[in-house]
Amino acid sequence: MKIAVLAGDGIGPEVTAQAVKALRAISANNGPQFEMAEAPIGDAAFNQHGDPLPPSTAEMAAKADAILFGAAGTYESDLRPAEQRGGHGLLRLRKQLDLYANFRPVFAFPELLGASSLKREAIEGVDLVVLRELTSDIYFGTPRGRGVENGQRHAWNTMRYTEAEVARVMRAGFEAARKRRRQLCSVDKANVLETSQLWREVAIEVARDYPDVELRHEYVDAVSMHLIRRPRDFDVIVTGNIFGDILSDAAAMLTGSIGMLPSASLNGEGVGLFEPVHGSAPDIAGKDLANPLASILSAALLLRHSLKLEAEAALMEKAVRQVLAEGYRTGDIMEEGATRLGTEAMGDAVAQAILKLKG
Ligand SMILES: NC(=O)c1ccc[n+]([C@@H]2O[C@H](COP(=O)([O-])OP(=O)(O)OC[C@H]3O[C@@H](n4cnc5c(N)ncnc54)[C@H](O)[C@@H]3O)[C@@H](O)[C@H]2O)c1
Ligand SMILES: CC(C)[C@H](C(=O)O)[C@@H](O)C(=O)O
Ligand SMILES: [Mg+2]
Repeated sequence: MKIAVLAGDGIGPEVTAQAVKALRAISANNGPQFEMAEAPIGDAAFNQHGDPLPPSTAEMAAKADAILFGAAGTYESDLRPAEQRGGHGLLRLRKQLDLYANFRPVFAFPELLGASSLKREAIEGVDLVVLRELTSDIYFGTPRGRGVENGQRHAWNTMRYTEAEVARVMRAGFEAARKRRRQLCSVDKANVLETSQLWREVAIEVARDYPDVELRHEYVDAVSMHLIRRPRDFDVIVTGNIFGDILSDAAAMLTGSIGMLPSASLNGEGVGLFEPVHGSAPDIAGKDLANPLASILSAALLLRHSLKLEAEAALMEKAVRQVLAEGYRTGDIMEEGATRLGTEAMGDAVAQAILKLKG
């Protein structure tokens, strides 16, 4: 089983190294064996090869059984004109591999209720998934660009969806809801946007094939409030690329920290990409401060969805919960009475827990 490891920039390599450690612990003592090969992406690749997604990286990723991704980009490279930086390595990879369904599970670990800045009563029992469309929307719509008109700088992007693009991610949402609590909330801005009106029409059409799943529609601005006010009312949220990006970062706080949120980007056929929802966190990079649990939980999703190793995935998740139950915390989820660990030590603790659980 081949895993392409694309660690990227900032804390990407730090947290990915801990996920690799956890995978090695799964392999130990006659466990399943993984062939893990690293390749550059993001600023690291741009500085070395003049391209944030070198052809060799794209090819290796496409041929792998699964991709473990860290984080890409820095504040400096973010602002370089797209043509000067070769676009965004991660966005290009998602598009090339047609990874349209991005699952971002938001689970409030009972062990972490005291670490959240939100009240225990507000987040207890939260278990939802943000399913974000990942290969279309304003991220990829054309025309896009910048220019000067009447002496004024101006810039434009295009929000665009086809019915096929909406239908396939909606189906993925209904299928996911069927395996959960059978509630699907489609999130749009249909009071303003044509793309959202199409989104809602297609949601209603696809719903006819899933009479056992309850469909409701909510506006994205209201959902950003309801997610904080009544998060237990959500099971599966299906939404477009830009709305999903924003809502999932907000929802991360229901778990205690963005450092707890994993994700799986899938297309139902080929290779899947697994990455923490957070970015390269330049403010804490290189300081052994980053929480590696989002990356480790992403490796668990990789085992489950791409390699079909359910028992091993569940074991990795159990090891994470055990370490939390034993009171170990990184700084972002620290609480009174807990033991503070750095990135490496947290990775070691999870790897040890995996080995112990395997017996
Ligand atoms: N998937 C990706 O590759 C990805 C995702 C988001 C942002 N980015 C890029 O990362 C850079 C930084 O972006 P940003 O600051 O908006 O978002 P960020 O997620 O990198 O950081 C936001 C805040 O959360 C904290 N944080 C993030 N991950 C953490 C972790 N594992 N443990 C503890 N704290 C953590 C950071 O320290 C920071 O204070 C930018 O260049 C951005 O474009 C990349
Ligand atoms: C780094 C950036 C392009 C990316 C996105 O906007 O998709 C990130 O914020 C994410 O959530 O994966
Ligand atoms: Mg984001």
